Amino acid sequence: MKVTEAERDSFYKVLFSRRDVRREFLPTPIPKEVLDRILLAAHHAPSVGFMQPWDFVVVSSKETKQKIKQGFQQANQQSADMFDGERKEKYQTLKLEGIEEAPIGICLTCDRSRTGDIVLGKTIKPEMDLYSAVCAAQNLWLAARAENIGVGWVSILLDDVLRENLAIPESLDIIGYFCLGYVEAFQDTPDLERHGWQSRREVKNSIHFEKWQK
Ligand SMILES: Cc1cc2c(cc1C)N(C[C@H](O)[C@H](O)[C@H](O)COP(=O)(O)O)c1[nH]c(=O)[nH]c(=O)c1N2
Repeated sequence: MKVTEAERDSFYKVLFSRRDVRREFLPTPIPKEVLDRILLAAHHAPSVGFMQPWDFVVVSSKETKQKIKQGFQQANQQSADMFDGERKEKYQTLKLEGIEEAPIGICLTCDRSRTGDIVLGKTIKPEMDLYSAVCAAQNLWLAARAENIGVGWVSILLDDVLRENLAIPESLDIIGYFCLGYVEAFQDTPDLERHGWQSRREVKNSIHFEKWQK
């Protein structure tokens, strides 16, 4: 099956217009069939040895979101204190989550023991299962964008907060917490760039041929 030019362009449109969303969430519910499509897309990510080590814990209760938000607030204060001076002041102005505004939260986990101890492709680099779960995160993010749904990854959270509130067993690693919802608009530029925190590097600075070029 070949991808047509129009389909290619649609794919790149989705890819380049994907944003990390924190502030623009609308309360509009996400229909079940839409969420199902997004999770199916995530589930079709590549994985080492075809382990498919991920699970998705879907959060919709207001009370649970409130508790996770409290966890974020504590972690965010602790994080702000790690920066100094102007950087700290700037940090404190950034909105870094939309936990309560987003109709759906998803906690992505990784079962590192799924399919046994010795896994094809993970024999030399054991962390490959974690990377596989992150591939599912990216699929989820892009599929959501194709559905006009914004996603925000919130990593300023202690694992224990998610474990406690979502009953996630110690046997699973926590990869991330994602906020999902329809949005008023997708910004052209990442939030961190718009707010003067960090800009996009030139792609040419990241492409090297055979030997590292300074
Ligand atoms: C692993 C990981 C973890 C986080 C993020 C991303 C990733 C990949 N990002 C989003 C991040 O800031 C964002 O992707 C970049 O700023 C680039 O912007 P766009 O995603 O292109 O909009 C993110 N954003 C945020 O507001 N709070 C957070 O805790 C995190 N955590």
